[in-house]
Amino acid sequence: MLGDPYQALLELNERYGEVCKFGVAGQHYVMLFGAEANRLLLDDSPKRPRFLSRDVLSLLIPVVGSCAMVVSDGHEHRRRRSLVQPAFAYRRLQRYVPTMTAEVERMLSAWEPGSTVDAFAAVRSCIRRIAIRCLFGERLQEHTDVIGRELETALHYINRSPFLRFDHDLPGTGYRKAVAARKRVDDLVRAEIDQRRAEPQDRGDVLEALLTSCTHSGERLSDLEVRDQVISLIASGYDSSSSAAGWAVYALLSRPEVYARVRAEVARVAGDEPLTHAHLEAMDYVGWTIKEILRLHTPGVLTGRTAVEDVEFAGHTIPAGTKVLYSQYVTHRMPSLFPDPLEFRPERWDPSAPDYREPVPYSWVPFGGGYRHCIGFTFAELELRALIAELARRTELTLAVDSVAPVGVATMWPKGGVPVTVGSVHPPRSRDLAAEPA
Ligand code: HEM
Repeated sequence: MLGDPYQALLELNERYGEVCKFGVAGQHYVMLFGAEANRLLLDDSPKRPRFLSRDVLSLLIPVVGSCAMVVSDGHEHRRRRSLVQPAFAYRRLQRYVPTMTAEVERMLSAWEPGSTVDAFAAVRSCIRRIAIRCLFGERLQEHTDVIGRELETALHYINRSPFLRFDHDLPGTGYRKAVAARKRVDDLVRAEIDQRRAEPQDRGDVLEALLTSCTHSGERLSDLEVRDQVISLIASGYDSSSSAAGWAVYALLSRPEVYARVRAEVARVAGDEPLTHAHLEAMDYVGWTIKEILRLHTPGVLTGRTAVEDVEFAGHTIPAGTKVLYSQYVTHRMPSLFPDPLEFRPERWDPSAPDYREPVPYSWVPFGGGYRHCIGFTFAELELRALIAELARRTELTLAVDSVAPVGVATMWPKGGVPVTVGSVHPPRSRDLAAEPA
């Protein structure tokens, strides 16, 4: 598990089937594999859950904060989720497309022909800027790089194997550095919240939506809760999405036949017009390509819950109190669910293809499922569509390495980045970049 966690997970499934138990460093886990296992853990009742999240996901707290939705359970989770949900309303998300494309254009304008750039590092900072601008509006932009640097320190800590962590606040530890980095972001966000409370006005961003959100019974998020939601949204919003974006560049450049179809579709749908939400929605093949990227390069490798009561599964009793894990990585590679699972074939998602098979429920779970499914999935998909479309129509790139391996347990990153050689970057003909705010 410590050496190659991905292979170890596949081998556990191959050797033990749907259920196995293992222990590492004094921790015991039950691992469940397959679509039915995912259904068991994800298709839970929000009012009377059989599985809780906080205990297993508490390793995220140094970054997301203890009030974040992802580490909340029960009534607190329901309340926080219903107060955050309006910030992700479909119509609101459409407004973010110009910010997304402007940031991709900004990234591309720095790529010199003939140079080699790490596309993963570049998309990571681009996606971080998108997340911060869409969440906070323009005012915190000057702090974008500071926020990014600090969160990056904290994210690197939590992306260590849980078995190699040492969560004690002692001098020189990674834990202390992560907590201190998070504290510096807290201070910036708290100052912004104070300022907004003092001068309320509709700025149209996610922070404003969180500050004004109110349930039917008049409940609101406290300032502490707003702060933790905002920081966890930035962290989730860019860590998983940028991992997917890095893999997207790799997947397209290593599969010329797929990339050629992507480029043809982007040219047909959008030509050289500024990308709109309608263009992005109309790109079916790009959408299937993203599904395939999220299947084979799913940013989340495994997720867990703690059973709150005895649960039966596949002839076994899982006792209350057990930490139970499921793996998106393994499910997405099961031949029974995805024929020729290691083949990257966007066409498998085309409902009009002759060999199309309706996906088995809970077989494709990059965004989780059930009442805790990813609240940012539409945002993430739009962002990936915008990135792929701009890369496809503006750049000539080649991979500078033969292959890229994965690394990381909380999020699967491309190890060593995605080095690409820049052939050319065409400036947008129909858009005046100078008009974009810095
Ligand atoms: C490709 C990109 C993304 C992937 C693969 C992804 C994946 C996931 C997964 C698997 C979960 C469920 C975790 C669980 O069941 O315990 C989740 C939850 C969550 N995600 Fe994402 N995510 C992505 C992008 C985003 C973005 C862009 C945002 C926000 C801007 C976001 C915010 C959240 C939040 C707040 C939760 C917690 C939901 C809850 O507990 O009710 N994610 N995400």
